[in-house]
Amino acid sequence: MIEIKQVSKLYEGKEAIKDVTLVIHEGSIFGLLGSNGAGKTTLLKMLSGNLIQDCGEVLIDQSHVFENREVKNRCFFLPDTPYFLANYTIMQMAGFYSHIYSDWNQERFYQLQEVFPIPFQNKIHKLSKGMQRQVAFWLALSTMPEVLILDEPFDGLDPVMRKNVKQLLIQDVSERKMTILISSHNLREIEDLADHVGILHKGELIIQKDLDDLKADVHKVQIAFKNKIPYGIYRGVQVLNKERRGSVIVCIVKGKKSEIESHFNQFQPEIFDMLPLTLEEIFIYEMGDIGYVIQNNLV
Ligand SMILES: Nc1ncnc2c1ncn2[C@@H]1O[C@H](COP(=O)(O)OP(=O)(O)OP(=O)(O)O)[C@@H](O)[C@H]1O
Repeated sequence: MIEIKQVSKLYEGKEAIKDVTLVIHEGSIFGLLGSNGAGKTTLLKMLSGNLIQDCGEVLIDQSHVFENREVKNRCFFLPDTPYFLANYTIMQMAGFYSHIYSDWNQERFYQLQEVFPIPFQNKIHKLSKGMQRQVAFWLALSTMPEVLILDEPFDGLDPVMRKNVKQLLIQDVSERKMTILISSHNLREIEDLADHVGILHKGELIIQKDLDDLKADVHKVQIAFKNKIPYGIYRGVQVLNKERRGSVIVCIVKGKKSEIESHFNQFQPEIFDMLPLTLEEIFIYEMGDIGYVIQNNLV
């Protein structure tokens, strides 16, 4: 289990992470979302034991993470720019990791070549960006980590390879209860994978929720009336956004489905529909709710 307890981190006196508390259970896939500069990479670096927090505790299975070799042996951090030793081939890099990670699985390393069809003897720095990303996943999964920390992991992978990698990740979570913390701006990928999500904004964790609960909490409502829009239809419900498309009003409403339904139905609309939102839409509206507004004239 990952526990981040009241953690803060300052860079040059400025708080990049502010009093963040978060628990991620074993076998869970936690998607970390946030605007640029929100503090996601900083949080991942602290969790992987590469950066020390200024306040609070970062624990994996109740052990402090920073510079703890035993804990780091069970975790793998794949940064947004994968790091390899200069001039190394894939096989040499595998040899290096096999000495560092006690659970390194050579058999799996060979098996995974079916998914990542790149010759072992290739020098990694001569591979394309996407192929280097494949090698990073190949090596990461061969270390058999208990905790996998991924920062923008799908950058550069083609759609087929994305699907293959996602399948491998899900397989490791279901078969051996690997825990994943994944940060990405690609919300569709997070939506496919994560069971829990958190939104960081200006260093603060403003939301952390089960993804299904989050989706159950925000709804898109389409509503139209025969005559004039009745007075007070928005009173008593939390409307995050509304716009008119011809005679139809489309609004994003926060709250319980049944309560929203009964609220609008009392005005006897001619058309009333409630549609599910994508994670991307939820993110945009939740961020709008706290003042991170989309400039309509820019999109
Ligand atoms: N080494 C550093 N020295 C000083 N400030 C830093 C350093 N690293 C990050 N910061 C600052 O900390 C804040 C959080 O940065 P971080 O890289 O964690 O954000 P992020 O959420 O990963 O952003 P992005 O989505 O753009 O990658 C930013 O304001 C950034 O400028």
